[in-house]
Amino acid sequence: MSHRMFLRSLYRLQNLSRSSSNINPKHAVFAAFQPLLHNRPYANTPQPAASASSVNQTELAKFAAIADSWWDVEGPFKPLHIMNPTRLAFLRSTLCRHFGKDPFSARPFEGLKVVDVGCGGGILSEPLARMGASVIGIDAEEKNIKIARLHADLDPVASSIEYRCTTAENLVEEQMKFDAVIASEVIEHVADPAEFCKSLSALTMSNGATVISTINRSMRAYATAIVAAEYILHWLPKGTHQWSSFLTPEELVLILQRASISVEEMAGFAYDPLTGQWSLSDDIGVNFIAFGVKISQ
Ligand SMILES: C[S@@+](CC[C@H](N)C(=O)[O-])C[C@H]1O[C@@H](n2cnc3c(N)ncnc32)[C@H](O)[C@@H]1O
Ligand SMILES: [Mg+2]
Repeated sequence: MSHRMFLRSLYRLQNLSRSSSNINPKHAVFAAFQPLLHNRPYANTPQPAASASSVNQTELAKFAAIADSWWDVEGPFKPLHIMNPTRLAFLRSTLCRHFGKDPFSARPFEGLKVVDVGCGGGILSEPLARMGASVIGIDAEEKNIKIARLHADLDPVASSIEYRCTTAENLVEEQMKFDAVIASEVIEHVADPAEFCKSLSALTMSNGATVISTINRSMRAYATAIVAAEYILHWLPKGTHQWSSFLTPEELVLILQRASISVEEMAGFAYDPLTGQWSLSDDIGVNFIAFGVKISQ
C-alpha cells in the first residue's frame, strides 16, 4: 500500500466516522480501508456522474447464459425461488406497516407503485403484482426481460406487469418515481453500488421505501454462498458471485444514508439444510435484506 493510498484511507475513515455516529468504529475502519483491499470505488471516493451506467457487462453475461432457466424451479435460480416466500414475508410486513396497509388482506399492496430493479425473469415481480402492486420490472439484460414477459403473460394478473429492458439510472432520467423501489440480489452485480443506491433513491418518492437484499462480505458467506453453493452443492454456476463485490450491512447502511435513504429495519435469511427452506432471522451474517425510507428533502 503506497503512502498516498494510506493517507487517502485515513481521510476516508475520518469522514466515515464523522458522518456515521451510530456506526461501530471498528466497522468504519474496515469500511474505510475496504476499497484498497478490493480495489472498488465506493463511499466517499469521487463518484462518476449520476448518469454513469450501473451495468457490469461481465455480470450481465452470466445471467444471459442461463436466462432460459429462470422458471426452472430445480435450475440455477432455485435459491431465488425458495427464497421468495421469505423475502415476500419481509416485504409484506415492512411495506404494510410503512404505508398503513392491512398485511392480512389478499392484495395488501393495492395502490402501491413498485419498481423491481434487476427483475431477471420476474420471480419476485409476479407475486408482487398478485399482492396488488402496480409493478414495473426492469432488467439490463434483454433476454431476461423477454422470458419475464412470456411467463407473466401466462397469468392474467401478472400480465399487468410492465417489463422494460433498462437501468435504474435511465428511469431517473425519465424522472419516474415509485412508492417502493426493490432491488433483490442485484447490488452485488452492479458496477458501482454507491451510484446504484443514488439512482434507487432518486426513483423513490419522498417518504417512500427502498428495499435491498444481498449477501454479506463475511467469511461465513464465502464458505456457504460461494464455496458450498457453487463448488460443492452446484446450486449456482461457478463464478456467479465475487466475494469482494459483497457489501457488509454496515457499508450498505452507509451508502444508503449518503443517498438519503434511512435504513429502518434489517433481517437475515437463514437457510435450514434439513427442510431446504429459508426463514427470516436476526442473523445478518450471510444473506440479508434492508428496508429504508427516503428522507424528505
Ligand atoms: C441474481 S439476479 C436477481 C433477479 C431478481 N431480482 C430476483 O431476485 O429474483 C440479478 C439480476 O440483476 C440484473 N442486473 C445486473 N446488473 C444490473 C443493472 N445494472 N441494472 C439492472 N439490472 C441489472 C441481472 O441481469 C439479473 O437479472
Ligand atoms: Mg447474486
